[in-house]
Amino acid sequence: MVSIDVWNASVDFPIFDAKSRSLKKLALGKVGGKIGSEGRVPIIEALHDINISLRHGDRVGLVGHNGAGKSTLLRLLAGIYEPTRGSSRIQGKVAPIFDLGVGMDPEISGFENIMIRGLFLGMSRKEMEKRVDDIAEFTELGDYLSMPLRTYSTGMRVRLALGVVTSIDPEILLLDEGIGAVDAAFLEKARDRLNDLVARSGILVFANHSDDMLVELCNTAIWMDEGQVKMHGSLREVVTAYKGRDPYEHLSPDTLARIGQSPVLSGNGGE
Ligand SMILES: Nc1ncnc2c1ncn2[C@@H]1O[C@H](COP(=O)(O)OP(=O)(O)OP(=O)(O)O)[C@@H](O)[C@H]1O
Repeated sequence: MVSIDVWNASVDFPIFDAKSRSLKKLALGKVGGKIGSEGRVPIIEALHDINISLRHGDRVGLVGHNGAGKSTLLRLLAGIYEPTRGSSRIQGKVAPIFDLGVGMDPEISGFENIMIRGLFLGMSRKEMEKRVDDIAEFTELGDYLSMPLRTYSTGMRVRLALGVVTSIDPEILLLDEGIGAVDAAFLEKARDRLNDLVARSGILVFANHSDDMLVELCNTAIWMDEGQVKMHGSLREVVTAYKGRDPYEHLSPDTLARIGQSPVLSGNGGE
């Protein structure tokens, strides 16, 4: 059974080399978690008293301002960070996709990188061998797949990474914003694969701000603010509260078509 449970969890980062002058400046800022300096070492409270319970089928969009704690929460859910206080229980195979390029080796070929990245994301060698042709076709990299990765352009690396990432079978899929920053034209091509990937996943948590991506992939949302869960509810409710406008009123015609809604239903006229 796939599940995520987090009870009263906090994550602190003690900063041993903070300079007192810049610290004052930071404390006045609006962005980022709270900085406490009661002790001798300043502490950034990246997450504070988080309670979350997710089950199979939950597709959660994570929104919030810079420094609100989205990436830290994803790392807590991935088991990369342990809670400083409180506890968490994550049941299921986690695929953390925080940076498309991570785990890629510039000195080995595209084909070898496909295998390595797949293993890193929890797949077996046999499973990856079955998928490699499909990934190769999707990337359109042809003979380049036999060349070392260092000979690739940035866009070519993204194609390779996206091909692998969308081929896996995760029980818990954790996506940080990077995936939305991919070149729009290529993302269009990857969209069906991304949708299929999410459909295959037990639980999705996706940090993203694009109305289109959130509406297409998520059904609920969590709004993080200063390291706390400010709101957890339906996607529409939370994004409307966070952005001050209904995400369904700002969807592209393509997204509306894909989610099977006419512009009239989305509430923005259309006559
Ligand atoms: N490794 C770290 N060491 C110290 N502080 C950190 C570390 N990682 C994050 N923080 C702090 O924790 C807080 C939350 O950061 P986090 O990266 O989780 O925010 P975010 O919501 O993902 O922000 P953004 O949208 O800008 O990526 C911030 O105040 C940040 O300064």
